[in-house]
Amino acid sequence: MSLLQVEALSVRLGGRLLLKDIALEIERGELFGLIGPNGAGKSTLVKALMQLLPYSGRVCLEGQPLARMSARARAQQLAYLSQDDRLQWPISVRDLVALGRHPYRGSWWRGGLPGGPGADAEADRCAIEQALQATDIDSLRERRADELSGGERARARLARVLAVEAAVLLADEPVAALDPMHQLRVMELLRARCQTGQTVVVVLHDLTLASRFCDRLLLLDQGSAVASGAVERVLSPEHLSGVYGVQAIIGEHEEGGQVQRYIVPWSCEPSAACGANERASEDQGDGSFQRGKDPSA
Ligand SMILES: Nc1ncnc2c1ncn2[C@@H]1O[C@H](COP(=O)(O)OP(=O)(O)OP(=O)(O)O)[C@@H](O)[C@H]1O
Repeated sequence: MSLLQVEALSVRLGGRLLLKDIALEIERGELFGLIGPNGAGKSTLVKALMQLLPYSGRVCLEGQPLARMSARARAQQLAYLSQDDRLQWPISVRDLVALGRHPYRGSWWRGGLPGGPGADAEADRCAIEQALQATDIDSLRERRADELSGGERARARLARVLAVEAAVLLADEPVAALDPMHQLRVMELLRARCQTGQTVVVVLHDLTLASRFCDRLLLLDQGSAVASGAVERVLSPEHLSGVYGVQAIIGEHEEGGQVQRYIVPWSCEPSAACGANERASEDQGDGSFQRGKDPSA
């Protein structure tokens, strides 16, 4: 049985149908990417999976409808990194990350604060320290989280979500504010988490990162699933031009015996990509993309 099952999921808000009849099965240990243009419905889907929006259809975790789970059980099973990076309080980075352990504590009004009854202080400490290290913000732990740069804050918010150590991590654009090195580190981190049995659903706009790191993809457009499954099939030239409205240079890079694709959105104009890259070697015939050769080959 798949870990996460989504059946006939639709979301209607403000009189608009934002998601239409989405079906999805995500396996344990999978790094599953949600892609699509602005307004396609990616965040809406993640929020519906998190039970933060009303929806019709079913969302099950190991066969159990999430809607019937207690909020605490859900908070232990699913960790959510939202797109909204506003911070409500001027708390330290370390305290922000520690909030990720909240689902394991007793009610705070019953003494369930860090170290209080019901808390496993050692498990909390380990999870918090690991998350601080993994996101490269250990040196920022005493800083006020609301005074960090955009990328530092993004990593601190991700650390809070990692500290939950939930079975499923849903991350809405976790790398959008990050520099290239930290983008790669975060994707490698998510990949490593999957290898230890966690399941990650990640919203991405960077198609090369999606292609390189995700096991499978779902491409959304205007609330509908356009394609899902193998990365190569979903990120086809037809989808890039038809859904994103771009021409892209698609290249291949070989490393350690593995061929990986890179996708560089190049132009919004149907003909401008032709000749844009002198290394382009293969015209697909429909004028929609060119295949670039690895510059390092
Ligand atoms: N609460 C709401 N009420 C009405 N419409 C909404 C609401 N929230 C989102 N929408 C609309 O739903 C559509 C999908 O929004 P969503 O945030 O899911 O897109 P997205 O794919 O995550 O886009 P982006 O890449 O820009 O983050 C958009 O047209 C948006 O305006």
